[in-house]
Amino acid sequence: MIELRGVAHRYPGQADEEHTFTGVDLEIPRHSFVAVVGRSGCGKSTLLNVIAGLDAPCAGSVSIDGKAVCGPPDAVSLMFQAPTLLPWLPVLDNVLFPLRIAGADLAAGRDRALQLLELCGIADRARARPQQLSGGMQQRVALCRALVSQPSVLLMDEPFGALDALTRELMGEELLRLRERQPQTVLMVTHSIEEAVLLADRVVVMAPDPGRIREIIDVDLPRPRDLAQAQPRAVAGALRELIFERGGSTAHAAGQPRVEVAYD
Ligand SMILES: Nc1ncnc2c1ncn2[C@@H]1O[C@H](COP(=O)(O)OP(=O)(O)OP(=O)(O)O)[C@@H](O)[C@H]1O
Repeated sequence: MIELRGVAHRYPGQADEEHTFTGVDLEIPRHSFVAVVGRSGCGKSTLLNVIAGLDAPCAGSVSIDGKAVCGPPDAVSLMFQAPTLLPWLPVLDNVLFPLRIAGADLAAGRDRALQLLELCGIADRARARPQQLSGGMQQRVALCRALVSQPSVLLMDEPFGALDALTRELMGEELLRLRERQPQTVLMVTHSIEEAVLLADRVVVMAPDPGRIREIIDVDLPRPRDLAQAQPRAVAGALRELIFERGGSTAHAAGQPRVEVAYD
């Protein structure tokens, strides 16, 4: 479980009373899929970086499976909007790169990497260079690379944000399929309310000025979900209201879901 207690963050140059976000209490249960949404600048990416140990909070505590985060933890993989593949390496070697850096067993990793590429439908591109692939294919490679070390936590910052709508939807479905084989805890920052509703078990809504958690919504709906259906649409509508602050609610403080969506 990922646990945040009273977490606040300030960038250098911000005054003492200013914060990127403040008072963040959050519990992310093991193997759950949590999406973070909110208006631009409310601190979503910074929050993800703090959980990843890439940035330090100015107050509060962050722990993963009971261990305080004070640097990038081993069991965590990251994925960003840009695939950031190494152009001089073939696809398979890009996927294997984290294992090579960690000095891990490459023979076993190779089988796993090929299996992941197979599951993502790009095994036939294992020998290609990244620049020979489409944007969607490159992001699939980045997803395989993020999963090859079998992380228990996957932190994703707008991972499919640069893709066209159709590819984005397919990538989401692929991610859910991969998780059935290899379950991990996922925290995904997304600008897409629809993506959050289709993928997540729980959605954290952040608000700006100062950044804070406004609400947490549990999405207790079976998968696959379809936004043409009433229940997912109701959740998307509730999220939209919260993001644009039409509900008149204040900061969330308990770290647990508070909003119940009426599904019928
Ligand atoms: N390196 C930095 N130094 C100073 N301020 C920063 C830095 N990075 C981000 N900020 C500020 O911190 C705030 C939160 O930024 P962050 O990128 O976390 O927000 P976000 O919710 O992810 O935004 P977006 O949805 O636009 O990606 C913004 O006001 C931003 O200008």
